[in-house]
Amino acid sequence: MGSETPLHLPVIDFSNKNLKPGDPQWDLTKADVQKALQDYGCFEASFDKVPIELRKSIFKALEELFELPLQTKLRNISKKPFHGYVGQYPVVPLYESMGIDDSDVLEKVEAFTEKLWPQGNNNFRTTIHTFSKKLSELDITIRRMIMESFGLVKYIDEHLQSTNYLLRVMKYEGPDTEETKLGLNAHTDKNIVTILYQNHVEGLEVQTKDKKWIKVKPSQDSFIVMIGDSLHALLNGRLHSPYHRVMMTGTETRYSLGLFSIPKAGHVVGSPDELVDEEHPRLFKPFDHVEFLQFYYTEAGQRSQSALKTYCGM
Ligand SMILES: O=C(O)CCC(=O)C(=O)O
Ligand SMILES: [Fe+2]
Repeated sequence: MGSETPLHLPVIDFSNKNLKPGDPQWDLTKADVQKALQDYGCFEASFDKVPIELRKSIFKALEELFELPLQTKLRNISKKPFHGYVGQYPVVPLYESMGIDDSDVLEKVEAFTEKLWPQGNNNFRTTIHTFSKKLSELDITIRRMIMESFGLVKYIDEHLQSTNYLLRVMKYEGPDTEETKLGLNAHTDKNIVTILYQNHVEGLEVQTKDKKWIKVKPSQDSFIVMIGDSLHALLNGRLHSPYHRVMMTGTETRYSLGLFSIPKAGHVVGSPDELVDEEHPRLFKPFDHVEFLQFYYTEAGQRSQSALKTYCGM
């Protein structure tokens, strides 16, 4: 005891590479992605497309956003659960977050910005949009690789068109004690793929299949890529969707962002027949993601160990 090497996530390099489907480098990276996602459901991606100036602008934009009066922040509403403002009350006092639907579409970011700053805020709009675009490129590369890995090339375009992006921006206050406090409850993501980015304050922990918590320590140009329950279902359980949580210590404020690829309402998430055979019986009934999310936020959904299994397990 005491001499165990700390657990860490696999690191996969997406920097300085002009990755193109069919190139040898693409295939090597694809194999690493598949292995990491089978083993951990998560990896750290080194990705150099967010230059230091953009990193600075992103975290400045987040500070500015969360400093707005509560009344203003409450204008961030959405029909979909957990897509709008979530306040510091009552469950997790350190946490506050907001959601920007379709953050890769300039007009949508513009509309979000105008709601909060009726006089306009070009800096905020451009920063959020540019950042989302860059991250969506990484998301698309990774999802292409995943679909290829499982022999689903013919479904790639249809799959990529079946989702929208949500950018969630998060603020976690330091608890100001030596103790570690819960910043965000342990959960699995419900979407397809999540890409997380954070300021210099750590706190994210990802659970391994044998229930050990890995403390994630990303660098300035690394992004945490994670599988959500919808992709787990789409691939008939081939990839793991890991539990994760945020634990906070100290006095510093943690800011993080997550780009979530999410199945569109009305799109049925179901595993193609190619992934179903005697060895891999169908695990989940096809479902609508928005309806699944609504179930997740009911009492029964919150109580179940796996909302996905309870909702549509076979
Ligand atoms: O803040 C983080 O790093 C994690 C956030 C998260 O897990 C989520 O929003 O689903
Ligand atoms: Fe999450």
